[in-house]
Amino acid sequence: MSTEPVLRLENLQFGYDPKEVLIHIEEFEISPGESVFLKGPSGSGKSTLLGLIGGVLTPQLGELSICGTELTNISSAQRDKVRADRLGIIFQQFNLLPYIGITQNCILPCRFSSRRRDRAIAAGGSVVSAAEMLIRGLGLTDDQLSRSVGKLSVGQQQRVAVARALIGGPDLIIADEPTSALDHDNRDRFIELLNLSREQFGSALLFVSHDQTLATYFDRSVSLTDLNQKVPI
Ligand SMILES: Nc1ncnc2c1ncn2[C@@H]1O[C@H](COP(=O)(O)OP(=O)(O)OP(=O)(O)O)[C@@H](O)[C@H]1O
Repeated sequence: MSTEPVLRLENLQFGYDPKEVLIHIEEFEISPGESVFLKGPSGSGKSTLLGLIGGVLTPQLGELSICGTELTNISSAQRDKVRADRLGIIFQQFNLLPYIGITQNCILPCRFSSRRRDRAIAAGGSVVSAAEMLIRGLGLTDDQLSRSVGKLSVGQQQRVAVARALIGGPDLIIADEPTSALDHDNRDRFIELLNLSREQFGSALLFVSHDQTLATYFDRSVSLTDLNQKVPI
């Protein structure tokens, strides 16, 4: 396995108003396979940082590398490809598409990344079999698998969201408060399941939450308030 960081930020600066810095991170790295808990109070910029890593937002200054590829000086098509190949994303509201089936939701990343498609086929024989193996492995029954997304419980939708993030073994999974709608027991079970599944693929994890009690589930805990220097651009 490569020892190159799966994520490296250097002098990264961003503000929604370019004159007002919200995020300024001098240096931050995640190693292959490492799980990192990113905490910070509401409004501190956690989702904004995930938006910068995930490509929804663009930094005004600094460097952002994913698996050794510096993203700020390549084309947007190349950036999209690196992210599709290397990142698995779990959104707070899961963002499952209601008009396609559960397996089809799970295989979406393979439509955008030939690397992940090839890796899924290597793991399961076909992308559909790989998706079904993952979803079953995460505890959904065949009956649940054939339902529409709208007929799944929140916990079952979460499992599909995890399967979608894991398919094709991305190098880094980023998760934005995916447990906020869950009670205590389900929340703990969900994180254990996520950790167990991503360890099988060797995927690193950046998990964001304001709930500090979750920190014990991760290799390392980082406070965005400590990390963020917020000095003017
Ligand atoms: N699209 C936007 N335009 C302008 N300001 C924004 C935008 N999105 C977020 N902000 C502001 O940026 C700051 C950081 O927001 P962000 O959502 O990143 O915080 P957070 O730490 O994820 O919060 P929470 O824990 O409540 O989800 C907040 O002050 C917020 O109001």
